[in-house]
Amino acid sequence: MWVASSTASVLRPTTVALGKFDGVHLGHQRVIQPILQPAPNKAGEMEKWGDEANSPQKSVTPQAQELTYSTVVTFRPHPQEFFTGTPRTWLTPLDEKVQQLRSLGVEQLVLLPFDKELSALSPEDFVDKILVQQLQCQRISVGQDFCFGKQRQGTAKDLQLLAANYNIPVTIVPLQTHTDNLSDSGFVSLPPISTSLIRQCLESGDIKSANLCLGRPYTLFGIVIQGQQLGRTIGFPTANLQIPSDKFLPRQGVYAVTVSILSDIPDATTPQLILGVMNIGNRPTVNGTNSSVEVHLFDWSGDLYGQQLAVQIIEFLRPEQKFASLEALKNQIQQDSTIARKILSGEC
Ligand SMILES: Cc1cc2nc3c(=O)[nH]c(=O)nc-3n(C[C@H](O)[C@H](O)[C@H](O)COP(=O)(O)O)c2cc1C
Ligand SMILES: Nc1ncnc2c1ncn2[C@@H]1O[C@H](COP(=O)(O)OP(=O)(O)O)[C@@H](O)[C@H]1O
Repeated sequence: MWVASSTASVLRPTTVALGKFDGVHLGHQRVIQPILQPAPNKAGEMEKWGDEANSPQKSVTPQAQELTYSTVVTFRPHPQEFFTGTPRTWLTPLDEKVQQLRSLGVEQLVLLPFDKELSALSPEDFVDKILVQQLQCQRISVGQDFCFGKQRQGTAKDLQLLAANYNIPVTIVPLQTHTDNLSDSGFVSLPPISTSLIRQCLESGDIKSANLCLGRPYTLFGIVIQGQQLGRTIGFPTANLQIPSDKFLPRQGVYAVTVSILSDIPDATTPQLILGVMNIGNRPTVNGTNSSVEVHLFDWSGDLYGQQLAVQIIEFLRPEQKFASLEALKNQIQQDSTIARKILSGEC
């Protein structure tokens, strides 16, 4: 997939899905669906992303006039970050977003630099200057709640009307609601799927709902670094993960997880899933000072330092606690592991 961080390096013409797409959740996937084309991948040569210095445009010109690049258009920085000046965390930081979009079959991601100039464009100018002139857009898809242009004045309907002046059809995708039997009391309907709903679910430890909305388990990626080397002394070695600082972390506490060791696995191979338990927290029992993310893998031994792990979060087990002794902590981790094994093997 080709990633363009300025309109100068965009591959055109395009069919465009517009939005922020943080999480690439089931609702986002519905918005992206209409721009995907059944045609074979024109962009086979540009698998590696980001190297705009070696623009691939010359070598991958669409073969026929009607061929377009399926393109997700989003903003960098996040508009909220631009206006508040406060860095934000993401459900899917850029490299995860690229990976998710690529797996959906999207050919190009355009990161429109969100600056004073772009934020001041009227809806009319956004359509004319960005979508028509710069992206040579042939078709557009947006979610029903999409807003654009100066002070978010333009609605999805406005986009449809403005784009019609250029004969560009706009699909407005209704907000998706996830209805499922999430509680013992029967069927519960959740509000429409959204990035903020998923963040709330993760913040409260409601991993099942977050994962249902995402259409996949919420996953943390990180490199294994050294900890205090105490884990091995209580029979529970834990791989401590260095997580990118812009990744949104769920509630502190203990979780049932499945883990893949990503390093050294050829791209096309599906990595083996190893069951385990994870703790996110400050480790008050050992007077920890900083927040850490650590996983213990069941029935596994070896050296993980420097390896990249993907940790899929399956269920919240309990909040972190301060124990009176390492022995008490060890007993609790034993119980956590028994419950996690049952959950992960589908026994409960
Ligand atoms: C499943 C699990 C549950 C944990 N629960 C707690 C806890 O409730 N309180 C706590 O202080 N530390 C908890 N920890 C973190 C341990 O304190 C930590 O793994 C141990 O001190 C070893 O750290 P090290 O990897 O730096 O050697 C937990 C770790 C795991 C794997
Ligand atoms: N089953 C396992 N789960 C997690 N890490 C393991 C396991 N077996 C061996 N290890 C290794 O042990 C290290 C964790 O041991 P630990 O004593 O907790 O040290 P640290 O404090 O440096 O994390 C991991 O980084 C990994 O290299």
